[in-house]
Amino acid sequence: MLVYLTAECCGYPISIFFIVVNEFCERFSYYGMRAVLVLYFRYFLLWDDDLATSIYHAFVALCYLTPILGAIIADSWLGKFKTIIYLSIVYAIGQVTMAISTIHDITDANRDGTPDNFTFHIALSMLGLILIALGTGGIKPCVAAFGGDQFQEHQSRQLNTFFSVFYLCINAGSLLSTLITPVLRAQECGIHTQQQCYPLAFGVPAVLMVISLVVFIAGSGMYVKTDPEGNIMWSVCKCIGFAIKNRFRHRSSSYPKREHWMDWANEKYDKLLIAQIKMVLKVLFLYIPLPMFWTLFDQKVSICHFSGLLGGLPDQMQTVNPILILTLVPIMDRLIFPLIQKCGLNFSPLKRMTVGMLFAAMAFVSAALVQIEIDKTLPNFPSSSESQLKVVNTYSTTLNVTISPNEHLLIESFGVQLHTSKHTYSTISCMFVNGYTADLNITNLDSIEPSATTNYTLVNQGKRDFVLRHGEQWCEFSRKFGFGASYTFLIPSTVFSDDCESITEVEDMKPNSVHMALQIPQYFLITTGEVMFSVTGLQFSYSQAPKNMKSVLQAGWLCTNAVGNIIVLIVAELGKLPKQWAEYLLFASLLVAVSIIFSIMAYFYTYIDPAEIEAQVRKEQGLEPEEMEKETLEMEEKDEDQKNEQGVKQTKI
Ligand SMILES: CC(C)C[C@H](NC(=O)[C@@H](N)CC(C)C)C(=O)O
Repeated sequence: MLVYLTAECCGYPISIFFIVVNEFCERFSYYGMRAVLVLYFRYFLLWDDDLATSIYHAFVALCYLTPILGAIIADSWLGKFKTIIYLSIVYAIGQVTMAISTIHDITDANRDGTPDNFTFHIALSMLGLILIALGTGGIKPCVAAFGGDQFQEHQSRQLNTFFSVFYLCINAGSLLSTLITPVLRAQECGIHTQQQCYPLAFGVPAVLMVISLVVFIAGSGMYVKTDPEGNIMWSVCKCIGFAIKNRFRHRSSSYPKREHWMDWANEKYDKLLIAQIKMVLKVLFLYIPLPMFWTLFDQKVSICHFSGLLGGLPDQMQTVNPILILTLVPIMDRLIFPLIQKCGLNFSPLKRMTVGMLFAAMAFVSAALVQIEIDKTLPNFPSSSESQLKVVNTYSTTLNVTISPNEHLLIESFGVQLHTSKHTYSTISCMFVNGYTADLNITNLDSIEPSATTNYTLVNQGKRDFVLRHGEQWCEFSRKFGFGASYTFLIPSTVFSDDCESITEVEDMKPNSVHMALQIPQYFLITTGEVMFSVTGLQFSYSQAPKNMKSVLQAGWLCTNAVGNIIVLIVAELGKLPKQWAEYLLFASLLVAVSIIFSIMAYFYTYIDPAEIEAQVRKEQGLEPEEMEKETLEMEEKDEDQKNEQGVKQTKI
């Protein structure tokens, strides 16, 4: 048996350092670019909101689909090392192209600060995005699997830690870039005219991608590299096709049953290949329910968006997830999991993933509870069979209003009555009602004619000052505004004589009384779920894959995320339940149901050691002792060459 003793530090192969730094830089590059992409579409290319978000989602979807391509190239053709290098070059070219497309001066011949040839900028940025999607998705399954390849069999504990550190690097990179690139965009730069600095916001991620590639190449001499054994994916497809055909050819009950349907390929295909396909299919089957987790996970940013707790600032919430990941991964790894082990409980990977799903479901239950609290603070909106009428009394005494046939309202002088009745007509409520006898000018608003109203105007939360003017006369007043509130100001004819004192404030909608801190449990729960589910899934996909299909199984794992995202888009298209909290509960219940199904599937799953199974099949095939000896000798020679080439120490035990 051959064991590589690569250069080590604290029990870890040194080559791992280059891989995790590479991942950090790559994720910085990817998330940094994504953080300013919609802004670039909206304010540089001047696209409308719909087009900008559609192209953004199409780009993200493409990034999720390309891992399959990268995995096939790596496992069937180039090997992981070369695939990472070539696709990283494509990726870096894409980022540079994208950064160049944001330089407005290139086509700004008339020097007015806006590009003259939008087609050029659009074409260049679309080319950049396609290259980026190809690169980022393509290398994704290869980098994690290549990192795993650096460990030897006795380093299983270190291998698990590696995947946790790998996940930390993903989130550290994304956190920093999500904070930094929007700040870079806010700077001003340009040759002829100073504009928002998109070239810097996209240029820095491009530089980080180049650094990521350089770091990866720098570690080249230290990596354990395995070459693909021929076009494995093609062999897999042919073998599966033959098994299905052969099974149908022998469907009569006179033929004895075989243990597994893949055994119908025994007549033509190598037993080892069949065993490897069985391992992969078993895991892929287990993955079928998993997209539901990602469906909930990918909606979590929307939770705060819909609830409006942060006044709709989902961008900032993007940083909460990586911050929590950076805190929770070490806590789980160093404290919670060892503690559970000490208690004598077997918290196997599939159990962890099930618990992770339950945590995500709890996050949605928590979101539903918060939503119910928010709903309590909202006014009663008219239903589809009702409309709302608002009557403002600017007359000097109380008025009796009758709405035919028999509905009555009593409105005090300078009072407002909001009235909901079936099948009446609706009026639009207002922000300022001018009861003064002449036109009025109010800060930041158009002038209002007598007895007229303004539209609702959005103002920032906190204390705001208003100045009212008519010719030489003026007065000012201040009011404090709460998030989500809505007010109407009634201006009487005496407004200037009493220095704005007589302005009446009517609260149409109460401010949010639900504290934004209530969102923290949701984020905490979903991120705890992510750590248990996603980090474990990454480790599991590597450990259960046969040696020659490690990238393919990583791509299969990433596919669960892609399908989850597609479900999010379908759900968004299909429409929503009338009550937001009911929708959250529906998703939570679906995930609980899915986790029950998954736990049953997991119960019947037997953990394997692919290397052991492969050795056993070889033995059964009669490769031992002579042929295995021969294979071992061939490997020894190959390793000796590698050792001479890369300075890798090799020992035979
Ligand atoms: C499919 C995931 C393993 C993708 C992973 N995302 C994360 O780690 C998130 N916590 C990052 C956050 C910024 C959404 C990735 O590789 O980016």
